[in-house]
Amino acid sequence: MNAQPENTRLPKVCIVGAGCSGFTTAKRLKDYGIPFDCYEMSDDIGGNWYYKNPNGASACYESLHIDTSKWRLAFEDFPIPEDFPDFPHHAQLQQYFKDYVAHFGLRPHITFNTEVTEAKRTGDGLWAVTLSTGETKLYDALVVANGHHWDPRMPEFLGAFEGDEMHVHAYCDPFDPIDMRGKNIVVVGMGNSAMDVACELSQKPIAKRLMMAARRGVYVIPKYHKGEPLDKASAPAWMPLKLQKALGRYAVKKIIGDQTRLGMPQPDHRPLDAHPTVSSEFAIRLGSGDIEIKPNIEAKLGRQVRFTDGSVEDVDVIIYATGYNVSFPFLKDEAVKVENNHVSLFKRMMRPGVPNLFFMGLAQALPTLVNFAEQQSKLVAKYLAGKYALPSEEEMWRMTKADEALYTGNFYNSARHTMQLDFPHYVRQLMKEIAKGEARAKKQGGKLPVPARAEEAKQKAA
Ligand SMILES: NC(=O)C1=CN([C@@H]2O[C@H](COP(=O)(O)OP(=O)(O)OC[C@H]3O[C@@H](n4cnc5c(N)ncnc54)[C@H](OP(=O)(O)O)[C@@H]3O)[C@@H](O)[C@H]2O)C=CC1
Repeated sequence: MNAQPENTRLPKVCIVGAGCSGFTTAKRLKDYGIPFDCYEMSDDIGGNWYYKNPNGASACYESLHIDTSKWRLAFEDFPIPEDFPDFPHHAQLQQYFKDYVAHFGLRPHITFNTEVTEAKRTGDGLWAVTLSTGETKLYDALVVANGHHWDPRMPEFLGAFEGDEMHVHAYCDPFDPIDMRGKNIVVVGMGNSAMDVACELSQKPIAKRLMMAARRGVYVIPKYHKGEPLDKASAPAWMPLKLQKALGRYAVKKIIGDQTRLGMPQPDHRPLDAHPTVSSEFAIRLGSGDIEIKPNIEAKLGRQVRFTDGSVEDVDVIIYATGYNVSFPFLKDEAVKVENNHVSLFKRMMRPGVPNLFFMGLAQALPTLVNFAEQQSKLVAKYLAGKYALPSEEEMWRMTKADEALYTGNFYNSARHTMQLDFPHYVRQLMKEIAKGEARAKKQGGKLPVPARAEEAKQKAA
């Protein structure tokens, strides 16, 4: 679709954040001629994928390669460079993002070095958005795209530690922010951050000892199978999710075999009942004796750590790869509360009863988040342009609960499993919902669900 000229009859939108969820939404709004401003607290786009992002929110480390293959993360309307490797480095992804933003002329719409410090609804339902410049601006709709891998979740263990402690969010490389050479290191967690960092630091020239504290075993899935990226072999989206998972479980078990031989505790769940941990290197490091698996930390004892099996080890550094909190520090709205790292949202975007607020990329979409909001934004743009009408509030809640049960129901209880979803299945359902909503909108004569009032209100106030 070619970008339409801005249509001032359409609502004016504020987008918070210019990471991949923010700028793909921006592109979609531009296609529909929907006026918008995008605010980014950093000096450039890219969010999490901008290494050493001066906004302090990126969790990127120097050696980070995405664990989703390039075929699965490519934008629908902007091809990924053919010469990219299967699993691009963060710098390549960031370049791909910059090329996308340049190609679609989005940069002039983004105000850099400007943080949204507060967003609240006015008495008449507009959004009053306050910026770090001190200015407050009125918008008809708000798009929250601030990401959810930036606010480190720190576990609490008994006792005190006298060595170095850090969340993996601060990790850059084996020498920054801490020189890890010759150190006894404990990495807490069994997710993808823990795998990448433990494999890197466990190499003989770096750590003296590398222990991973696992409160449960996980299935570590390799990136490749039979010479091809494993994620290329996904089930078709039309297949019922239950059947997809059953086949996936069988495949995972067959491909990875018995990891307990290498020292991994037997997982207390089935394959695919946890957010997938992906690493081809882990089995080598574990099998080579470079990584030792411990149970969880029980207590910190000065320069030692006691684990739940009673073993006590000398430790210099603890790295917490324990995940992230979902938070929107700027959003002041009674209707949206994060409880247990979770917010229920229609199609993981809208709070029923709040017609002009959208959360983009607020999901653990499998296999990736990179091109997820590009799909979600199809509903948002059509809705704001009056071409899609929502179902009733009651129906929105019913669908939301059904989706949550479908997508997260099989995942074990953990703060990291509150918003899992299967990307291809979700998109197929989303397109069906958009088609239904288009029919509803036609019946309603294309009435704008979010009228353009902000500009007029601004002029009145001036
Ligand atoms: N290469 C890549 O593309 C990478 C992608 N990522 C992605 O970034 C996101 C965040 O990943 P990550 O940073 O690994 O975080 P996750 O939330 O995925 O994993 C956190 C890990 O810490 C464990 N944990 C949490 N609290 C405690 C505790 N109190 N004691 C012991 N263990 C605890 C969790 O265990 P439990 O399961 O029991 O809750 C889990 O193993 C994911 O979507 C991931 O896929 C991350 C790194 C690299």
